[in-house]
This record gives sequence, C-alpha cells and structure tokens, in this order.
Amino acid sequence: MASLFFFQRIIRCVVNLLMSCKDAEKQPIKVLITGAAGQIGYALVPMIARGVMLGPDQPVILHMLDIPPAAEALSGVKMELIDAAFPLLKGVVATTNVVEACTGVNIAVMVGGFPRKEGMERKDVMSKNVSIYKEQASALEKHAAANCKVLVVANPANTNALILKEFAPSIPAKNVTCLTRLDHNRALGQISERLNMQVSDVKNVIIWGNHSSTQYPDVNHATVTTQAGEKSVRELIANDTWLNGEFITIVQQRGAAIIKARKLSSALSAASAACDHICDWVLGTPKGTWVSMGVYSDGSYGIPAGLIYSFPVTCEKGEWSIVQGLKIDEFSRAKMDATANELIEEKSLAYSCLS
Ligand SMILES: NC(=O)c1ccc[n+]([C@@H]2O[C@H](COP(=O)([O-])OP(=O)(O)OC[C@H]3O[C@@H](n4cnc5c(N)ncnc54)[C@H](O)[C@@H]3O)[C@@H](O)[C@H]2O)c1
Ligand SMILES: O=C(O)C[C@H](O)C(=O)O
Repeated sequence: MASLFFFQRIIRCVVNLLMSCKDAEKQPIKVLITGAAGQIGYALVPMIARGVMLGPDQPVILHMLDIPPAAEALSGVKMELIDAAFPLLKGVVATTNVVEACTGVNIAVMVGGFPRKEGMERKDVMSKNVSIYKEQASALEKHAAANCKVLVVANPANTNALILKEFAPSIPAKNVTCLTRLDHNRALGQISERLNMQVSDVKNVIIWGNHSSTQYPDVNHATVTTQAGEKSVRELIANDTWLNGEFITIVQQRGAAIIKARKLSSALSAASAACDHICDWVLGTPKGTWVSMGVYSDGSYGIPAGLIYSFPVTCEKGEWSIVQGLKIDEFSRAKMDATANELIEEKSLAYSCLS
C-alpha cells in the first residue's frame, strides 16, 4: 500500500515537471488593450488572462492603456487582475502613457475611443476617434514588436483601422484588421435560434463590408451540420422572405437593440468576439470553416482596394486569406456595393476631420 502511494506521488511529480517544462517552453505574448478601463476592456482582460484568446497554455503579459481621467479606474482593474491569480498572467502594465503601453507588444486590441451617445452626430465620434487612431498608429509603428497584429474594435471600426494603417506605413497592411466577428457571431446566433439547433453546428455565414447598419449578413453559403449530414441554411430555413428581410435587419440593428436594452453598448459579446478574432487569426480556422474579418481590400469581389472591408477569410499559420470564388447573386452584389460606398464616404469624412 505504502509503495503504491509512493509510486503515485512519483508519477504526479513527473507529470508536474513535464507540465512546468511545457509551460516554460512558451514565452509570454504581450497584448495591448487600449481603453482597458472601459466596459469592453473590463470584460476582455480576464478572458485574455484565462487563455480564451491565445490558448490555455499560452502565458500573457497585459499592457492596458487608458487616458488620465480613467487612471484610477485602470489601477482598480489591475488590482482585480492580480486578485484573480490567473496562472497564465505573467505581468500587467497599466498606464496612461501610449509609448509605454505600445512597447514590445505582439498583439494590439484597440478598444479605446468615444462611443456614440444619444444626440451625437456620426461626425462627432468620427472626428474624435480618427485623431486617436492617427496618433496611436505612430506609437505602434515605432514601439510595438515587429509583426504586431492589430485588431481595431472602437467605432467607426473599419475607418479607424484604415487610418491606423495609413498612418503606420511600416506596419504591413495584412497586420491591421477590424472587428466584424461580433456581427458574424450574431448571424450564427440568429440562425441557430430560428432552427432551434446548436450554434456550433452552424457555419460559414459572411459579414460583408462595414461594421455599421449597412453591413450585409449573407447566408447564401452557410451550412448546418445535421444528423442527415451538412445542409444549406437556405434549404433548412426554407423562408427566403425572412432570410432576405428580417434576418438581415436584426443583425444590422443588433448593436442598437443592445444599447436600447442595456443603455450601454454591447460589451461581453464584443469582448468574446475579439478573442475569437485573434484566436482564429493566430491559431487558425478549423478546416472547411471561414470567419468574417475586416481586412485591407485587395480588390477581391470587385470591392475597391484601399478600404478595410469585412470579407470571409480562412486563417493558417498566423495569416488570413480572403475566401475566393464564391458565387455572388444580384441581391448580394447590390448590398456589398452599398456598404462599400458607405466606407468610401467614411474614408473621405475621416480625412476631412484630420485636415
Ligand atoms: N466593432 C464592434 O463590434 C464593437 C462592438 C461594441 C462596441 N464597439 C466600440 O468599442 C468602443 C469601446 O466601447 P466601450 O463600451 O468599452 O466604451 P467605454 O466608453 O466603456 O470605454 C472606452 C474607453 O476608452 C478610453 N479612451 C478614450 N480615449 C482613449 C485614448 N485616446 N486612448 C486610450 N483609451 C481611451 C475611455 O477612457 C474608456 O475607458 C466604442 O467605440 C464602441 O462603439 C465596437
Ligand atoms: O457602439 C455601438 O454603436 C454598437 C456596437 O458597435 C455594436 O455593434 O454592438
């Protein structure tokens, strides 16, 4: 009996040793979160520290940036991170200094900015936020790690990302993306609710274009795994009127519906989508599955080059590629062009705000 106990202890020690060697193999990844004292930041940082973004065996160091009026709240978030004793969390920098925040970061999640409030014009948010993104572009360009991957969450997300890309010319265009994964996940959620099926069985919806009410949620290539095999969403739902009407409007207006219900914009779902976006980008999309990401257009599907536009992408070895060759019908073409036109207008508005 005593020897069995001794043997078990030895096995446990060997397992612990192997686990700690495995842990020691991975260098911590430095993740910047701007606007970290805000509501998305508060939901996002524990997810990253728990391994939701980069995997359960990937140590992380969090760099949290906010502005001076939020410094005390930011220090409170740091205290809570320490109190949560996350095993993967190897360090926390909480600062209002943009250079300190950007130094050496491998991933930058840009959440900082002003959310639109009641009575504010689109231009009011645009002018405030694009100047933040112009300034932070330079800091990232000068101080982030080479090959830093950037995800812009703050609205107007596509145009902020474009400004960041244009004012950080040495950061490769393929490294600057914006969040439309929340819209993608919302579309998956609506389909699974309608069919009363598991959301994990639905895949390959597409969000085309802008993270705004002109986005086009497209189910023409989406499928559901059923006991009888893979079926198309259109075939299973068998209601094109709903799919071409109400479904699109629900997804386009979901952010506004959440603001109406919570009196605050979405935060937990936005944080979760940001983790999904980076996780798939870094670790790869499952075979046969694509996701939606706002990326720098190369002219695919006739979308003007030089916009940050949401496309279906697959990811492998830390690189995204736009899914090519999907059939686009007339209905989709019109919606894809309308959201591209809005992005062209936003781009010129952004430049007029900066001049
Ligand atoms: N793309 C998406 O899917 C999506 C979804 C939800 C919200 N959003 C956007 O994300 C942004 C953040 O939303 P929130 O609810 O967390 O807002 P919030 O107001 O709670 O937090 C924003 C934080 O950014 C900080 N900030 C302001 N200027 C900054 C700067 N120059 N540098 C660093 N930090 C700065 C603020 O002090 C604040 O703490 C908003 O623009 C919102 O519209 C995008
Ligand atoms: O902040 C908003 O305007 C809404 C947000 O972008 C969302 O989609 O939930």
